[in-house]
Amino acid sequence: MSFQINGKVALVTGGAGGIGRCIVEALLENGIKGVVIADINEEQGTKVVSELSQKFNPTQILYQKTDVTVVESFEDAFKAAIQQFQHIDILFNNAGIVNENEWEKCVQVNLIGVINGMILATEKYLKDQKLGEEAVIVNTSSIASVTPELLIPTYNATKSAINAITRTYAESYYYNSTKIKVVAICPGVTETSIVNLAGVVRPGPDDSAERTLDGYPLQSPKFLADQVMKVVEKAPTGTIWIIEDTKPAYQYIYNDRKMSQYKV
Ligand SMILES: NC(=O)C1=CN([C@@H]2O[C@H](COP(=O)(O)OP(=O)(O)OC[C@H]3O[C@@H](n4cnc5c(N)ncnc54)[C@H](O)[C@@H]3O)[C@@H](O)[C@H]2O)C=CC1
Ligand SMILES: CCCCCC(=O)/C=C/C=C\C=C\C=C\[C@@H](O)[C@@H](O)CCCC(=O)O
Repeated sequence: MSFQINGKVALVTGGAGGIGRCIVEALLENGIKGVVIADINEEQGTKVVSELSQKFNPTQILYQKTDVTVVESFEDAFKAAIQQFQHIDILFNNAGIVNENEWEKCVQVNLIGVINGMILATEKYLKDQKLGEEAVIVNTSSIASVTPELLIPTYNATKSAINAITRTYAESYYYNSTKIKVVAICPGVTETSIVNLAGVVRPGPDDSAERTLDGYPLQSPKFLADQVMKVVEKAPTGTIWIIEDTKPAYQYIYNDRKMSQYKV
């Protein structure tokens, strides 16, 4: 069954940044009724609303200053969505940072922020305040969740954990009562401010690790967001989608552990 974006309401965390902003714009192009940009950066959030208001109906776009690490602040974003647009159907748990030198902050934003969103959505807001039969959660993971990148171990760990939480909440035990489809996207390196790595990676034990992202294919956040719309509409619950190198999204398949051959 395909999910219809048209006429629905979405909340995008980190919606003022590179990927989040492009997701907001793609949603508006796909007929979303209303979208809440839930981002900690007020200056950028206000600017994005003003820019998108040149192209789309301003009444469809709301900025709500939000810190995803603070559950009350995150909940206020859901409340703002209901107050302005009457229902809430899609959550993009997208806010994330790279910061290996303040790694606790990386865990706070990338993991605790996503857990806050999952609990608020599955226990209350998307569960009870959706318009149609089904709601959708899209968690922004990374290719680093399945291929560990050197010098960003904590980031890799938070993104692997996002895949785990996605697969858990997709289980029929949850779905049967929530009717929320839960999926994750794993972008490859995408042209946003996050790939400016100065000062946020660990030094590493020596200089043999690649020190630049030059070897990685770079894709635009607009291309990524257009692929994400297809994932929202078509992907089955519990699936994980890699989107890299400006190629169509493809599903990452986890092995069944019982198929493993090697013994100690
Ligand atoms: N750009 C890339 O190459 C890739 C990015 N990602 C993931 O995509 C997501 C979006 O990142 P980008 O757009 O690339 O970065 P970005 O830095 O352009 O945008 C991130 C946004 O999150 C917001 N934010 C940060 N902390 C927050 C908090 N506590 N509460 C609410 N908002 C907060 C920022 O203000 C910013 O607007 C992240 O989860 C990132 O890990 C995943 C794979 C590749
Ligand atoms: C290569 C990462 C793919 C995952 C994309 C993602 O989610 C976000 C990436 C943001 C930064 C990733 C950086 C990884 C870098 C290391 O592998 C390292 O080699 C780069 C070191 C750069 C430096 O020392 O300045």
